[in-house]
This record gives sequence, C-alpha cells and structure tokens, in this order.
Amino acid sequence: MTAPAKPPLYVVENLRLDMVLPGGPLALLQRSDRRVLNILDDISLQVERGETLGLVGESGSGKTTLARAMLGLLPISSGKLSMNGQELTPGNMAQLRRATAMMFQDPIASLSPRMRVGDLVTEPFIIHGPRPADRAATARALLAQVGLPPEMAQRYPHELSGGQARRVCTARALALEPAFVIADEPTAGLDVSVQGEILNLLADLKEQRGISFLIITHNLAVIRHTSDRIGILYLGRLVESGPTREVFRAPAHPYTASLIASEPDPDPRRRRQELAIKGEIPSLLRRPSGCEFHSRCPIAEVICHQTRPSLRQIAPGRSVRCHLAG
Ligand SMILES: Nc1ncnc2c1ncn2[C@@H]1O[C@H](COP(=O)(O)OP(=O)(O)OP(=O)(O)O)[C@@H](O)[C@H]1O
Repeated sequence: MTAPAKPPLYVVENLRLDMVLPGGPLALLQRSDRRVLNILDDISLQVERGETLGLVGESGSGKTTLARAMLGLLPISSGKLSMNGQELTPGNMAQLRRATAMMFQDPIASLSPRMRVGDLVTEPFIIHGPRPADRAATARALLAQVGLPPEMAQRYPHELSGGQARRVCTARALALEPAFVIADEPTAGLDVSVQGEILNLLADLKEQRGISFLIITHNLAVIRHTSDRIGILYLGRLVESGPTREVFRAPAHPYTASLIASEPDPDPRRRRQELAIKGEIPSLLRRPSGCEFHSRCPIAEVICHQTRPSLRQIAPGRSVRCHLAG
C-alpha cells in the first residue's frame, strides 16, 4: 500500500480581504459613515514543501497585505487558509505562528532599537518558549547560521549595515525552525553585491533545511534568482501563475509580458526594451469594469471592457486571468 500524498504546506483558497475605512467623501455618497475597500479578491495559491513561490506586482497590488493575512496578522473577509492540511482558525493561530516567520520589508525598522542583536535573535524563544538554557550560546549559533561573527551579538540595530540587518532578521526568523518563511522585499535598499549574498543565503536555507519560502517583491530579478514558481498580482487579484522559467519564457498575460519586457537589462551595452506599461495602477476606490487591466492593456478588446475574466488553467500548473490568452 502506498502512503497517502502529503498535502501542500500552505494553501490559500478564494481569499477575499476588505478593509473598513473611516467615513470620507465616498461615505457621503454612499450615505454611510464607513466605506469598505476591497484590497484582495479571488486569491487561490499553494506553497509546496521545500519550494519557493515568488509573488510579484507593482506597488499597491496587495503583496504585503496578502503576506500579513497568510500569517494571521490581518483578518480575512472570506476564503480559507490551511497549513499541513489543517484549516487555520483563531483557535490554532498560535500553532501557526510557531511554524512560520516573516521577514519584514525594512529590516532596521523591524528591529527594536534598544535591544542588542543577541537578544533580538533569541527573542522568539522568550515570546513563544521554551527559554534557551544558554541564551548567549543560542544567539551565537543563530548568527553563525547566517554568516555573522559572534561579536555581532553585542551590537545595536543602528550599528548594522543594511546587509547585516537583513542577516539578523533572517537569524531571528530561523530561531524557531519554521517550515515556512515569508520574505517581503528581501533585497530592498541593498547594494547589488549584497543583494546576491542575501539571495544565496535564502537559497542555501531552502536547500539545507527544506524551508518553504514565499518571496514578495516588485523586482523580477529576485524572482528569477530564487523562485520555483511565480504568481503575478494586479490590483489585488492573481492574474497569472506558473513555473518561473515557463512564465518568463512565454508570459500569457499582457501585464506579465509588459513587466518582463520593461525589466532593466543588467548588461548596460544592450538596449533596454521599452514596453513600459502605460498609465498608473487604478485606484481601489474605482476598480475598472470588466478586466481590471483593460485600461492599460495594449491588446484589449470589447469583451475586456465588459466582462471580468476568471482565472483559468491554460496548461498543467499554469493559470491566467485574461480573455485573450492561450
Ligand atoms: N490599513 C490600510 N488601510 C487602507 N488601505 C490600505 C491599508 N493597508 C493597505 N492598504 C491599501 O491596500 C493596497 C495594497 O497595499 P499593499 O501594501 O499590500 O501593497 P504592496 O503590493 O505590498 O505595495 P508595496 O510594494 O508598495 O509594499 C494599497 O492600495 C494600499 O493603499
């Protein structure tokens, strides 16, 4: 008898997340004292064991909000989140927090300024337990895992370089040996050479420890370097997903194609291909009718103005939300 297949590590099904904002001009129009902003809708994705899923999208597309919702830091309006085949509920969130970790966008700001590095990296044990018998030795071991020398334990966050702060946040994220780590813009603000070091560190951790990562970024180079699969978010909805190599080779959604075509070429001798996406990302308060990308789409047809496309499978493991793709 063969053992039953293990469920994916993390599954998001039909997630919707609305935020209720205090009254404003729209509330007056709606004759209500509050307004509801739909930030994310119809999000379904899964992260397999030991894989890295990259989530890419312009600023404001909802990447950070999705990450926070997946870690139970923001309440979802509808849908289902599960880990190891078990639905996440308010009752078992504490268990989730132990098995997951988040690396925040701004590492120095996410570290308490009055605590020394040694205390910062071991703080998760103090919060979640058990307390280490020798806290200083545990700190040194954690720092060694991310390539930092033991004397770093005495420093304060403001004494760290951007790359060192990133490593300290990584050490802190690893403390409780999580199965799943979400890294929000892991290379933001770092020099190119340091960016490479941090991405290599994350790749080694995935390789050696089998940790699953969700990497969220607007930087396609980061996704190419790290991710087995990619999801593209536009205005709070997934518009394409699939294996990274295939999506880069033959993007199915015009938005993905525009993002890839306007990616800066690392070789300055080659001309950058200009297929920049026209216009700004629309306001969440005025979501376009039909396909929400139609106002910026180079190939939109009448149907795109009128009918909202759903996410459909175009090949095994590849999905796209576009009437005209495939
Ligand atoms: N607390 C909030 N109240 C109102 N709107 C919010 C709130 N948090 C996020 N938003 C809105 O939700 C949308 C998604 O924001 P989010 O930070 O998730 O985007 P992002 O893709 O991570 O952007 P960036 O790359 O700039 O971090 C934005 O339009 C943002 O203004």
